[in-house]
Amino acid sequence: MKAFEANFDGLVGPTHNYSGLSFGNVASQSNEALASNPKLAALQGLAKMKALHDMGLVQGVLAPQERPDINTLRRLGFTGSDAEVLASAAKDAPRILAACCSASSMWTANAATVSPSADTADGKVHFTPANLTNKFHRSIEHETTGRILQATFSDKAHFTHHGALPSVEHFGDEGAANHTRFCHNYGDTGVEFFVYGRSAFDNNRPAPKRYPARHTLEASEAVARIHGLSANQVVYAQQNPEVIDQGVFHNDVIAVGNRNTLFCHELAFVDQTQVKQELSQKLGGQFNIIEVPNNRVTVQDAVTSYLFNSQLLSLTDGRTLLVIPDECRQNPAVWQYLTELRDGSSPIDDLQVFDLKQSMCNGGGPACLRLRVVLNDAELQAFNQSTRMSETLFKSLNNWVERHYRDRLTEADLADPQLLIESRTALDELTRILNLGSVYPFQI
Ligand SMILES: NCCC[C@H](NC(=O)CCC(=O)O)C(=O)O
Repeated sequence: MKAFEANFDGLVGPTHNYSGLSFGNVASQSNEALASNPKLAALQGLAKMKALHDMGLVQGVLAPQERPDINTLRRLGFTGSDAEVLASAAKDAPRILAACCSASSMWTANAATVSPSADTADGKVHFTPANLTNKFHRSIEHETTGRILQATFSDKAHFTHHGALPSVEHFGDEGAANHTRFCHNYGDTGVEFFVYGRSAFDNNRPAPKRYPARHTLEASEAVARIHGLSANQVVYAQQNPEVIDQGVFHNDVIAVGNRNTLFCHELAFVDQTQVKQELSQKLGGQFNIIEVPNNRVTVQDAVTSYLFNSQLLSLTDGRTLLVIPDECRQNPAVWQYLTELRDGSSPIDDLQVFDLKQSMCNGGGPACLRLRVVLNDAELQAFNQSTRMSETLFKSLNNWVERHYRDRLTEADLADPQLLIESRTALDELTRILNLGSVYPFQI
């Protein structure tokens, strides 16, 4: 059956800020305390979504989360009115308050793992929200993420939603940022490629020494079981621990794939030769690998430019486009390599640069901002059409951002009770624009 790859981008929430919350994510750590611009961040994200829509691709929007997360602060013992909760958290535990204010759900590559209906035993699209246990500020996303996904893909005849894996490090799951699906045509049964950072139950496996491996093999295996994937359609690979220690905190910082093409750094995986062979053998037919040598682009350049956090897109005219952040153009080694790829005989025909600096300063590039959902014709009709990007939705979301968002936010502003009111007012209106029903704790 004919199918399409839809990209569901996370709308940046009104509390987007730089709190240095992600140990092992170089950009997050180095931009701590920078003043953020939530309005600009949201508009930059919307501009990318609209550009992909204008190219004829299916583009969706996933709503952000309620922040500050007052419920979590209450679970941690802060009491009184909402304003009192914020004031006491700001005084006694400012880092916890910052974690409860992060707009990190914008990086929807970490929202869930999605398996298309062509791959699953019951022929439905399966969703498992990622538990994101390694970072406290992200571990509080998955319940609301699950509700937003259910409100976006609500038709039970087509979509199956699972709960997140147990929230412990053994099953640390970072979702689609560590998951790539290969196929020839989107409607074919594909090969699902799960990349993990370490094994939780086998201490003999290599593991990084400096920075955490957020995602475990056992989490990937559980998701493959839950989604009903067959063993001959799944490939597991371990991320090279040495690159995790250089700031490659998710696989999508060092590799990206689409259809029958893998674009990756030569140091991305443990036993890379074997990984490539297994992928190629399980996919069958032609498999293209663009493997970037370290002497052309170092791991450090890959981390600062986010070359691999790009979107590899099949356009309607059959050409392949690489969507990259502006940081790639500013890095001479990366830009030289990319222009050679474009101008040579590689599968990449064109490059498109986006200014996503607000997200990039927290370590989120074009690929972090999107969750890929392969949908066939019937599923395309069945998802919540109010979340599908269009001329009208683009205008109404831009207008909504202009009315509700601040253009400057620092850590000191997070305790402002007015910010909570602004955020809830905005999100309440958003659930009507996107026809989501009640998905936020303050609405339930
Ligand atoms: N896929 C990209 C995810 C980026 C995200 N950054 C953050 O959460 C930074 C937030 C801060 O530092 O304020 C992360 O590391 O999980």
